[in-house]
Amino acid sequence: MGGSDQAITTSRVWYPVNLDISGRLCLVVGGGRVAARKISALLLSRAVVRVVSPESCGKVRRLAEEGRVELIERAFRDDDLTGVFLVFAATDIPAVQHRIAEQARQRDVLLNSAENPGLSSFLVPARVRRGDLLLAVSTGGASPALSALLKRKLALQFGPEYALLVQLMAAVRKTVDLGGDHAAGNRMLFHDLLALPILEAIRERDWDGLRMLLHTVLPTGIDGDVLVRQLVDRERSEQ
Ligand SMILES: C[C@@]1(CC(=O)O)c2cc3[nH]c(cc4nc(cc5[nH]c(cc(n2)[C@H]1CCC(=O)O)[C@@](C)(CC(=O)O)[C@@H]5CCC(=O)O)C(CC(=O)O)=C4CCC(=O)O)c(CCC(=O)O)c3CC(=O)O
Ligand SMILES: NC(=O)C1=CN([C@@H]2O[C@H](COP(=O)(O)OP(=O)(O)OC[C@H]3O[C@@H](n4cnc5c(N)ncnc54)[C@H](O)[C@@H]3O)[C@@H](O)[C@H]2O)C=CC1
Repeated sequence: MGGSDQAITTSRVWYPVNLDISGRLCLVVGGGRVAARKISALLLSRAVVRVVSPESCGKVRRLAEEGRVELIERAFRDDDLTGVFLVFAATDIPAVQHRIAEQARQRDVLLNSAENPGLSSFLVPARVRRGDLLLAVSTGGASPALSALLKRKLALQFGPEYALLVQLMAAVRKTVDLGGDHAAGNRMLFHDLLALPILEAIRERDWDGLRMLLHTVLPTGIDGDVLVRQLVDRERSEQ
């Protein structure tokens, strides 16, 4: 947390990515409150989670009892990094954090260091999820509290209707020919669709209104009624 580390992080230009970590081994070192938050997010993305920590909070112990994470109850050892895709250093001991960072660098394992963004090769943004829509906020480590505040604002602004909007757009996209000669026409179609008050119709559950809106822009050959029925079915199945 020293001043020089802060200066390093704010001068870095972080490159954002969405990682597929399903089935990948992710190591979390430490078993406290911060580790528990990182573990929950890893499990949501279906990672294989291994925790190394001599002591752990109730939440981490419960996840281990349920078989959702593997818990190794001892201090970190260098060879814990063998075969690891991502490592999260979430101990409260700076010397251990530095040791993990040094070993991760030697082995080219990507590292998130909870107490020192200067050591991290990646940071975890604050997230809002609406189905396949992911809104992520980062301050490059400058102010996690600000990221969390902006996330709460975004969550109010972008409600659950966006999950259905993304689903609808994806369904239209699946029915058109992508690429090649069609690219320009498709771009126009998607823009035309998004210019319509579709969100309002979804928010009000006005399915007839939505059908009519779709008919105004969808080319013949794409059945708007079928798309709306899929949307309603999915919404009902999720209730
Ligand atoms: C660099 C980074 C590394 C990383 O963890 O990836 C990091 C580092 C540190 N966090 C600290 C503190 C807090 N972090 C939170 C919360 C979150 N922290 C998250 C990410 C990040 N935190 C990365 C940069 C993100 C960015 O770029 O903006 C979020 C967004 C994502 C997540 O963890 O899932 C999650 C939002 C949860 C949500 O969605 O609501 C809270 C609030 C709370 O706990 O309620 C506090 C207390 C308030 C405060 O201090 O601001 C400290 C000081 C520790 C100390 O003082 O001892 C450090 C170390 C340092 O800065 O040196
Ligand atoms: N990145 C973030 O979002 C945040 C980071 N922090 C920082 O993250 C760190 C962890 O915070 P908390 O979870 O609240 O701490 P905590 O004290 O609850 O947990 C620390 C954990 O580290 C484990 N540990 C200690 N030595 C170890 C070793 N040699 N090998 C493996 N595990 C070891 C302990 O058993 C304990 O489970 C702190 O440095 C804190 O300042 C705090 C808040 C948010």
